[in-house]
Amino acid sequence: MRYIHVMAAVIRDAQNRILIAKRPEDAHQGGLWEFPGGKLEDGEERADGLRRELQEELGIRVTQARPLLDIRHDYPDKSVRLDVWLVTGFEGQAHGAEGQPVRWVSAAELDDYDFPAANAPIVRAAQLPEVYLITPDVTDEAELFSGLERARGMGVRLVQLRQSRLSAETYRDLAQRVLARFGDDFQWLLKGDEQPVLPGAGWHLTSRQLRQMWLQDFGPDASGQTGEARPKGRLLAASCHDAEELAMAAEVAVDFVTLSPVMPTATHPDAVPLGWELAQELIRTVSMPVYVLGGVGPETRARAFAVGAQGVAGIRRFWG
Ligand SMILES: Nc1nc2c([nH]c(=O)n2[C@@H]2O[C@H](COP(=O)(O)OP(=O)(O)OP(=O)(O)O)[C@@H](O)[C@H]2O)c(=O)[nH]1
Ligand SMILES: [Mg+2]
Repeated sequence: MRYIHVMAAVIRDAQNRILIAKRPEDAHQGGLWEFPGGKLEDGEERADGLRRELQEELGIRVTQARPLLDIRHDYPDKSVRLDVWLVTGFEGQAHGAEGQPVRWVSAAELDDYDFPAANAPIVRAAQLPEVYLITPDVTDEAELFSGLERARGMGVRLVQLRQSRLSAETYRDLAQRVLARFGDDFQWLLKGDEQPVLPGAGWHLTSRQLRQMWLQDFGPDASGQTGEARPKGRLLAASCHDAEELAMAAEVAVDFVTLSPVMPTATHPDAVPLGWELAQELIRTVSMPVYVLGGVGPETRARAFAVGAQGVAGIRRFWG
């Protein structure tokens, strides 16, 4: 399959707004909103292609950009590789230089616009931060609360409430108190055997739960119908460790995954680390945001971006 290599940009301004543009009615996927960009030319460097397209379409000069998400999508009539970069620095006033309507919107407002089918993971990547904090096991609640306050102060926005030593019931009660206090400060992912009922809370599946969900929906005995409708606006994530689990996560269409362990970690000393090279190869095969996990820290961010990750996830090294 020949994929048309397209450079596209999630452009973020100082107020964290994102620029979207409307595709001309007569274009491929016409009339839908898009992230500005266009086809890479033969022999052109990716960053150069991105800069050229944004100059042509918006009249801006890119000064700061990095890869965000690299996805492949098969439309009935063509296949595209959307090589999406996050642009956080540019000069000039962005405008529809080709007459197309453009609009600055908040990350949450992206949900209200119609994009081509290939764009769902791009919208997710635009909405997700660079750091995914997983809470360490703590012995008392005060420690958990003060840690979360520190995390909030450091700009953390996405948190998985993990407390591996609690019974399901104790965990649920704790989650309720934590969300009552910090519900608006973070996007929350909860653990457990069922979709959490707490308003707004997402669900982070273990790789075993992911496999079960996949078997139900796509396995040999699957009914052919996909599982219960996904509650809107709630994140679904999964822990993955290899190509097979990543493929299942893609089919189940989770919002994002963690991939681990990338480097050796103290918490899982027996697990064989993937290493950066294999992590990159694995990330390349999937079209969704991936957080690398295991032996990485906030300072490893640039490395994570370079291998195509959404960002870094972790416990201790992220816990102020
Ligand atoms: N730019 C852009 N293209 C997208 C997005 N999503 C998506 O499926 N595409 C597809 O990727 C291809 C991008 O081509 P384009 O029409 O922007 O290309 P271009 O700017 O070079 O235009 P041209 O071919 O008219 O010169 C189209 O088939 C389009 O449908 C998106 O968010 N942004
Ligand atoms: Mg274009």
